[in-house]
Amino acid sequence: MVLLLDTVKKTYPTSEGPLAVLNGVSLTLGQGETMALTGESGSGKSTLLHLAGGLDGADSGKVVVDSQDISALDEAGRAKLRRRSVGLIFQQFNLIPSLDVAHNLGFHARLAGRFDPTWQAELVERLGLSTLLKRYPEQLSGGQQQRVAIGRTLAVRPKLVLADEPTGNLDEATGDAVMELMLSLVAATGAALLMVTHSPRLAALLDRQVHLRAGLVA
Ligand SMILES: Nc1ncnc2c1ncn2[C@@H]1O[C@H](COP(=O)(O)OP(=O)(O)OP(=O)(O)O)[C@@H](O)[C@H]1O
Repeated sequence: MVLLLDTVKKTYPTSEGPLAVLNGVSLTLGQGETMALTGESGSGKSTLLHLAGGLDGADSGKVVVDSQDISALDEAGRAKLRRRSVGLIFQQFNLIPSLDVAHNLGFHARLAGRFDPTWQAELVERLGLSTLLKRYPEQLSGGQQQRVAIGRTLAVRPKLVLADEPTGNLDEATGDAVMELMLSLVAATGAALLMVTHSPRLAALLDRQVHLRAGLVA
């Protein structure tokens, strides 16, 4: 099991009082499995993704990633787990502006002690980035930036990839091409993928679909 959420609850304090966002969410994701997470705006999709990635802690319930119980880890332990086992892909790409494409691609793998030049070269090839390696993020289109971000994430060979609307800032044709590349590379590494999307069409490309409503998944 790569990801397990068991009766996870999360409430935010707000000026109008506590806001219960997740009311006991349970789900599991095995190696190589892909799951789409849909739900209305504000239903808690990003919150769930943050908890699954150890970026935030649950109020109660259990979150297990790559066989490690996140709630039992301190911040240093969570950071280590995130570096090695979890890859995050966001709508906004989040590349490092001062680094060229080649260095952006290898950045997380180097931090995790996982840099593998052969795998990096294969990623460059499969993502069609070979002529762009010396460019900086501001010199790239959105689709090119997201291909770099996907390569940077998969260079680490994470067990779990969490993607929050990864094609949300791209036009449909570019987004479809990026999605196809992401799914084929995720499959090549055997990672599990949990992807937030508003699009039923994109959700249908994944193995399983869950919908978040009233703080619960169905
Ligand atoms: N740090 C926070 N403090 C207080 N409330 C928060 C915080 N983060 C999120 N919320 C609230 O929790 C609810 C769920 O937010 P979340 O971002 O998880 O939803 P979402 O389903 O990802 O939404 P969207 O599709 O619009 O991105 C929203 O009502 C939001 O306003």
